[in-house]
Amino acid sequence: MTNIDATNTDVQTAQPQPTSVHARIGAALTGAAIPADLLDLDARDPLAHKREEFTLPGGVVYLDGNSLGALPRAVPERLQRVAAQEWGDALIRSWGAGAAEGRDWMNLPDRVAAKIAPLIGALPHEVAVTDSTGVNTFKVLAAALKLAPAGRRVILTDAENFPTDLYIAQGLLDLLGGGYELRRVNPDALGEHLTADVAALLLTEVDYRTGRRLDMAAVTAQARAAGVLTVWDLAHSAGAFPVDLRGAGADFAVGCGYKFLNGGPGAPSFLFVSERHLGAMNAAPVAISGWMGHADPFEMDRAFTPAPGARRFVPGTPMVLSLSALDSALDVFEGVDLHALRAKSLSLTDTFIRLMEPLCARFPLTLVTPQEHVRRGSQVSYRHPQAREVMADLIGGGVIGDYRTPDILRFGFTPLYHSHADVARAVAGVQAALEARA
Ligand SMILES: Cc1ncc(COP(=O)(O)O)c(C=O)c1O
Ligand SMILES: Nc1ccccc1C(=O)C[C@H](N)C(=O)O
Repeated sequence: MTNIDATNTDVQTAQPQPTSVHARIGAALTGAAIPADLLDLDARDPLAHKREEFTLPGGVVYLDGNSLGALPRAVPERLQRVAAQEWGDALIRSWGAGAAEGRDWMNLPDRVAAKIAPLIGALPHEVAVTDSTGVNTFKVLAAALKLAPAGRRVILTDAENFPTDLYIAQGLLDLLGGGYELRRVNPDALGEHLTADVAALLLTEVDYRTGRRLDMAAVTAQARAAGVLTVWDLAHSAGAFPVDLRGAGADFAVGCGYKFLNGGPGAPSFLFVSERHLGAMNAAPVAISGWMGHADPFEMDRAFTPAPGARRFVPGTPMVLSLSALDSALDVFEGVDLHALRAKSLSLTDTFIRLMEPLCARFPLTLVTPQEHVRRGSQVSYRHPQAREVMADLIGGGVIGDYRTPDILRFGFTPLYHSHADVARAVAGVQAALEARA
């Protein structure tokens, strides 16, 4: 139920009189008094049992599932089976063996896509799982530009978007040459920028630094009314709260497999293409068309015929090991009510913000995450002039969050494995870190 209970006593016994900053933080975590109202919230938490489905180290509160999700307990066994049996024993036969029972490697990307689809409000054939998020961003942006009328050659994006989104978009436009432009604007003032030369709008729903969430439905409607195709980066959304791409009328999306989907380091990314575009896209191959996205790869046809759905975006041989880990990790979401997930995420971040308030009064901490629920993802961030050093202290002491340039302390909350008691412990750790530094 909590991250650190059973195994953190060594910190206390070894350091009865904390002497270093790390030990002081560790002792604060272990000794934190958990307020009764938080214990009560945890006792009534409908997702509390999910914590048992993860392996987390003792002595830490892990607040970085928005960078690398924790390890689901079932994954190592699955990887062992894939390596020893499917690879070691069955060898090449595994590509096709067990197709009827859904165990063949060839269709593994599609089975994983079908598990991600309900988390993002998509149909299974609208989702593909392959490559990195950046590469998928390239492919869907290229598809969007191909669908847009010839006069529309601008990709509009958030000036402060995650760097890879900016780099990838610029790289694609450089390749296309004359007349194409990446226009970086403030996403809170989009209206004036949705002009007749804009082909696509590339936005990240939840900002990686501030945790600010955009109104996907409203922005998508605004873009559609202006004839602009939308490409949503769901890196910090998928698996953190329900996403409704179809409900919003989104055109394309991408997202990471290793953050809130817990697929492990380097897990394949997903992409979404609305089924209303699949027909129009049949006429031309996607930008990176490989044989695994062909309608019939082993026909070895010299001409490319796209697979019927989003599978056409899987260019090459499926990454079986990492796909298997992600496939197993996604089983954690079975039976999870995504609205309960969102409610718990908000309760955790609300609690964190409330418990941090006295520290904001005492130390140079400034909350940068919106307080308004509809504008918040599943993380809380503060500015601090020594954010880099403070986070290094925190990580050393067992509160694992992130430092982000230039001055951001970032704390990610994963409602599947965090409790409100974890929140109280984390704040006790932050308090110890700031007091030690002061
Ligand atoms: C918003 C966002 N987009 C894209 C990425 C990068 O994804 P990848 O490294 O899989 O290309 C990240 C994090 O790494 C991210 O936070
Ligand atoms: N893929 C990584 C590899 C190494 C270290 C961090 C990452 C992240 O994902 C960072 C994340 N995008 C972030 O918003 O901070």
